[in-house]
Amino acid sequence: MAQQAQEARTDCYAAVDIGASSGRVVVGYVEDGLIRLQEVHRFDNRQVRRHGHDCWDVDLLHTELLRGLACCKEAGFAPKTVGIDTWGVDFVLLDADDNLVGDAVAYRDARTNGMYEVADAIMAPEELYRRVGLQRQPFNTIYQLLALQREHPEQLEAADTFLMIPDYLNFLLTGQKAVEYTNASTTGLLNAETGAWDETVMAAFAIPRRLFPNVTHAGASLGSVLPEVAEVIGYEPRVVLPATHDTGSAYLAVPACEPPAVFLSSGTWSLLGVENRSPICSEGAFRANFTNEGGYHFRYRFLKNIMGLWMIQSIRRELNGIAYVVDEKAIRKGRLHQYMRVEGLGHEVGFADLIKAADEAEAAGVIASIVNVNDDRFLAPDSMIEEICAACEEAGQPAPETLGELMLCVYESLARCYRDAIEGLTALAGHGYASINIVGGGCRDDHLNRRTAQVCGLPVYAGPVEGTALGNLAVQMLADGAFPHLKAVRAAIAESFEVTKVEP
Ligand SMILES: C[C@H](O)[C@H](O)[C@@H](O)C(=O)CO
Repeated sequence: MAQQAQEARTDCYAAVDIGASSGRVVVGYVEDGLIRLQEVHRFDNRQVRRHGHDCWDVDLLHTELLRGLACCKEAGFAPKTVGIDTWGVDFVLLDADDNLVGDAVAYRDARTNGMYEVADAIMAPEELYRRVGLQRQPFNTIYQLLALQREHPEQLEAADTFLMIPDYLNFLLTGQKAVEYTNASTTGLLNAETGAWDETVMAAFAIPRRLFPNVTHAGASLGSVLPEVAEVIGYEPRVVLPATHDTGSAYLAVPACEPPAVFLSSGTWSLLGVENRSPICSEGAFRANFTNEGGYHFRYRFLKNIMGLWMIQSIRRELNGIAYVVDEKAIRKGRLHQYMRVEGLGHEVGFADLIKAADEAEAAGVIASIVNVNDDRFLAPDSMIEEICAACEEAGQPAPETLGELMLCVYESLARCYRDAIEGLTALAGHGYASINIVGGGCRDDHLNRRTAQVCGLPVYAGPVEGTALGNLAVQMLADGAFPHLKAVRAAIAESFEVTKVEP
């Protein structure tokens, strides 16, 4: 082992970044003050149907995690630390013998339908917001737990520990159980002011406090991986907690050009907001449905979830005949082939084809129909294409007839939703913003970047693409003393990666 480690580069760190649609393992190191990245593993993340629910395949995530860490060694790296981040809100339960209790149900599953009414009868939504400061979203962990209480009370009985997805993967690597703050802040159970579990909320909703380890903050170490893990991956890193909520990591990598800046983490979701030093749990923030998610080092991400590229990912999957949930939903053939036929695509549809179709429709002077992208109907429809067309017709607008019209509808609707959210931020902050900084895979979408700048009337700064992995690595580097403080590592990120300016 010692001989192999010396050959491999050790002054480096590994970020494991797993989103709803894909995961990656990225090695990062510092060279002449600049940050260098190398992606060593990438995999698709998908849902599986189990016991009547859409679930995450956590065994697949575990396998891909170990595979990815082993790929570091194969690529010549033996990272000294590893950090894991994933999407928010979802969790697993472990029994006293650390076995999984039930499934890792996915946040788009329908089990939370009707839970608003149940919750509101227990605590007024204004009161809940005043305490936890979380936007009202059907998939918030608190509503998932209410659904579980009703469907499988025996599982909560049998459970001994609640862990969020990154916490569970950390447990598989180290045997340590810790719930990290930024992701805990997506549950709807964490007091926005104290940053601790809100015992009043837990008692009111009969959610057993005993299941929840005290919250641990990003930067903490969980110690070295287990010997059997070191055996498999070929080296023995320590596991350090980054902002384990991917959006929390992404916000750390925002270069914040031309402040005051609006941050936009663009991927399956568009998370648009700002970074604050204290929570805003006012009546106005509640009415505007902004959320106060925990950030690194006592920061707050005051943002809004916007349906994001999920709509475009879904259209692409449908055009390629791919179901999002394995073994279950057949694609309804409704208007689908109409778009394929018209455009004669006849090959695996890529995001570039969708952008091209929108550009051509725009150039042809097409007037886009507009839908409310944040309507829950778009969370998990059987067919995104059908749902968009139905929403247009219900609003008395022409339903898209061509792929170009369909894409223009999605892009224009997203850009307008961004504009409305920024107007909401401006009203609550009492001042305007000078720019929009977009990070994540979605910042490569030139059509959306341009329309966002034009519709919002603000310059867009696009990049870095690997925002979440970079934010994850930033905390590991800070924990290791590679940078003195966040300002320094953010400056290094801005220095090290391309950021493109798009004028309005
Ligand atoms: C439910 C979403 O996953 C969550 O709100 C969002 O912040 C996220 O985690 C995006 O990856």
